[in-house]
Parts: sequence; structure tokens; C-alpha cells
Amino acid sequence: MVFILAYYCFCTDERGTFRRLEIAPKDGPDLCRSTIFLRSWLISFDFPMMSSKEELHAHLNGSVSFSTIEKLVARKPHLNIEHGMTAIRSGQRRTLDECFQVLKVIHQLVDTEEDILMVAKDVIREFAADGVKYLELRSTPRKEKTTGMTKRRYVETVIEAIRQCKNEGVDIEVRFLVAVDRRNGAEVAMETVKLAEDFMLSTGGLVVGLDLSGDPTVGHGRDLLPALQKAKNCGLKLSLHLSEVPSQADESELLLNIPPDRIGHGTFLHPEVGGSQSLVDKVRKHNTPLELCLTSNVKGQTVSSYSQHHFLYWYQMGHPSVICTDDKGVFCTDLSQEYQLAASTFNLSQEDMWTLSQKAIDCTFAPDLQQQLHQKWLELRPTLFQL
Ligand SMILES: CC(C)=CCNc1ncnc2c1ncn2[C@@H]1O[C@H](COP(=O)(O)O)[C@@H](O)[C@H]1O
Ligand SMILES: [Zn+2]
Repeated sequence: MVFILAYYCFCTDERGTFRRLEIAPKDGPDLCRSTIFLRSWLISFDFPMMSSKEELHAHLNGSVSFSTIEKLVARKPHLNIEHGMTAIRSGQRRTLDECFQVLKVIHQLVDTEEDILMVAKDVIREFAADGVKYLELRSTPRKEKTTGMTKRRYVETVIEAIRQCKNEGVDIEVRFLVAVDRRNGAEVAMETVKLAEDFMLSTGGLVVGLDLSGDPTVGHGRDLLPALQKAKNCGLKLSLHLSEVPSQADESELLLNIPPDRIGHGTFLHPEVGGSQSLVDKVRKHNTPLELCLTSNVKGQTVSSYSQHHFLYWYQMGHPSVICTDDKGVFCTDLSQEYQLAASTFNLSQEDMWTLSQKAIDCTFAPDLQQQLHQKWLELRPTLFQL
């Protein structure tokens, strides 16, 4: 017990800056589960500001937790999938390619409408339990011949999960971005945009946008430009994974002209890491927010260490930057942990953290909710500074 406490114990110094006291050497699934509970408990006492956050970059299948994986494995024992194959634990690193292999294993486990419903509801409840008040989930519609699942049913099932959570009183607003996997090429991208448009019009505002993601080393954004432009023209908000690897500068130049409404990662945009001033100028000109995922980038080895993360570059410039998880299940993290990592790495105070989470409200794709969220944040603020 003492060991577990030490693992997640944080304190604040005289500036109110978060300090992590100790890090566990290695966490197994059991330890991970118990610490997630314990950490939520500690956070609720020590950092009330952590109970007001918004998550703007979360891939559904990458966000599946240990406990949900256990339920899926029990449904499909014949697949012989073990925990080590679906998550990258504390201290472990993988190449980006290996990270995508992990997602393929999870896809094997999630291949029916029942699975999607359970996974989406669990993920929504887990974000809510972590104090996330507004969540934008994204996922790639998948067709599974063996189970009869269609892409349309896939999206309908995610929407159903969002509605059920709402009806059950889960304290979180959820919106959905339909994802285009760049690996599948231009034709599929265009079909996906049409599907997203249909759902945007038929779900009363639950589908708000389009995400471009997938293995950044596969394909080129120029082929996807017509689909992305069509999405923008029909009113879908665009969040594009850009410059996740160093070789994407040309593609980013092109896609930034659309322009996107938000950027996922943008790890190699700035000149100090092989990007260019012209790329930075384009991002600045449109004030395009960045979705930054510290653990994902470090564990996926596109960033060498937390202190080298490009969060600092953009934060120091005062550019809108939103802390996100990317794939909380795969990377064994949650949004509270990502905020704490940013705070301890970059010497941020509680006030700084508060301001970050408050400014993220203006980066959401649900303008109809922004006023309500600002009000909620103002109501929760006094509880933070009374401590
Ligand atoms: C784990 C990993 C590779 C992290 C690196 N960051 C990522 N970069 C680009 N696309 C991603 C990333 N993480 C998840 N995705 C996308 O999200 C999908 C999984 O979630 P879903 O099935 O769309 O619900 C992946 O197949 C991939 O298309
Ligand atoms: Zn991502």
C-alpha cells in the first residue's frame, strides 16, 4: 500500500507547482488497476481543478482500459490475447510501427456491435470518472465481414453509446468525430466524409467533425485533399494529425492551407525539429489549436523525453495548446496524469493548469456548449484556490 501511495503521490511547492514525489519502477495490470482507483481518490482530495477538464483527442479503440480488455478477452478466449499485447506500460517504449500493431490487436477484440457499444460506454464513463466534463471521441468506421458489422452500424452504435450514457446521467458531454484512416486512400476517405455528413445532419449535433489519422508513414495527404475540403465545405470541423513524423513537412504545408480547425500532435512543425518557420507562420496565422499528447509521443518515441516535448515551444509562444491523451488504454494513462506530467515537467502552477483547461473550452467543436462550460469552470474555480 505504501508503495502504491508513493507511486502516485504529488505535492505542490510554494508556487503551487505540481511535484511528483516518486515513480514506480514497473506496473503490472493489477497494480495499474488499483493505482487508477487510488490516484482518482488522491486527485479528488489534492487537485480539485483536475475535476474540470476537456479531452479533445481520444481514439476510441486506443482508449480501451485494462478492465474492458479483460471483458473482451473473456468474450473471445480463442484469440489468446494477453494484456501485454494491448498496452505499453510505464517505462516501456515502442516504435510508432509497434504502436500501430497494438491497435490491430485491439481491433481483433472489438469486432461486433456489442463490443463497440460496451467499449464506447466504458470509455465515456472512465473519462467522466477522471473529471472530464467534455469529451470528443474519434473513431474509424469499420466493416467486419465475419460479424456482419457495417460502417454505418459502427457509427450508429457509438452514437447509441453516447445517448445511453447521457440517459444514465453520466456527468459528461460527448461529441463524435468520424475518422479517416489515411492508409485506406482517397476513395474510402470520400465515402467516410459522406457518412460523416449524413450523421452530422441526423444526430442533432453529436457528430461534429472529421479526424485524419492512421500511420503517418503511409500515403500522402495530397490524395486526401478533395475529401478533406469537401468535409470542411459541408460544415464538419477538421482535426488533422499533422507532422507526427519528420518526413511530413510538404504534406503539412499543403493541408495547412485548407485550413484545419485543430492539429493533432504537430510534433515536427517548428524549425528546431526540422519543420519550418513557414509552417509555424501558417499555424499562427489561423490561430489553429494543437492537441498535445505527452505520454503518447514519448512512449511512441517521436519525442525523446518529456522535457523535449514540443508543448513548451507552443506554450511559451502563447499559442492555443490542449493537453490530450491520444490512446489512454494503449499508453496506460489518463487526462489527469497528462496534466500532472505537463505541470511537473514544465514547472506549471495550479493557476497555469487551470488556465490551460479553461482556454481549451474555446478549442472545442461544440460552440453551443462553450458558454455552459465556461460557467461550469467559473463555478469550480473557487474550490481550487481555497486549498
Ligand atoms: C498507438 C499509436 C499508434 C499512437 C500514435 N498516434 C496515432 N497516430 C495516428 N493515428 C492514430 C494514433 N493513435 C491512434 N490512431 C488511429 O486511431 C485508430 C484506432 O482507433 P479507432 O479504431 O479509430 O477507434 C488507429 O487505427 C489509427 O488510425
Ligand atoms: Zn491521435
